[in-house]
Amino acid sequence: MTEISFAPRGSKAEIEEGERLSPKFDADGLLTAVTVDADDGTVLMVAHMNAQALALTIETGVAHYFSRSRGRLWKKGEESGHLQQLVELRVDCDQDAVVLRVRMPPLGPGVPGAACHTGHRSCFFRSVPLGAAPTPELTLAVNDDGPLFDPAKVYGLTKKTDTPRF
Ligand SMILES: N=c1c2ncn([C@@H]3O[C@H](COP(=O)(O)OP(=O)(O)OP(=O)(O)O)[C@@H](O)[C@H]3O)c2ncn1[C@@H]1O[C@H](COP(=O)(O)O)[C@@H](O)[C@H]1O
Ligand SMILES: [Mg+2]
Ligand SMILES: [Zn+2]
Repeated sequence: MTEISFAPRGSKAEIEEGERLSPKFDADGLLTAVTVDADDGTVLMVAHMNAQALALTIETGVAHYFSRSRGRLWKKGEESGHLQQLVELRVDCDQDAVVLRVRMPPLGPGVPGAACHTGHRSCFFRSVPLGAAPTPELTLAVNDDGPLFDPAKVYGLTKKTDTPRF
């Protein structure tokens, strides 16, 4: 890949309302990436990108992230085949976060693609009950129909599995 270069961070007005991409990476060289389904807006996952991941995502139109735990570039789907094709890439006002609007290949007839390594379509498959102060006994509610694939089959048997639906 050619050398990565973005526009320099200019004035507040230029960054917030101008036409230049001047991403702001944090002290670890990362920005926040929110990935949503391009068709229905479902929030699929939140991850991080370094300059290389952002540049590769822009250049190839396929989502790349930076894995903090593995300390390396991560092309989503590199192991599972669950790639994310970009439909649109948006940057927020101060350019320290991006939204990826993506399409994922369906896992089967009538089965959408899944973005989460647990097998769920979205990482955000549990909701927190509102209206009472949280306690250690607070119980999360599952808000989808269960995993769409078996992580043990896709990622190998050492990974966490859930109750599969297949
Ligand atoms: N596939 C995923 C994956 N898909 C979605 N996510 C979500 O992406 C976010 C990753 O951000 P984090 O900052 O928590 O984690 P990280 O430390 O940067 O990344 P990991 O090293 O944990 O992968 C979390 O919210 C995850 O739930 C995934 N996080 C990790 N993986 C791992 O990535 C590897 C390759 O998987 P594929 O990309 O599907 O081939 C496998 O080992 C997977 O277990
Ligand atoms: Mg992690
Ligand atoms: Zn997840």
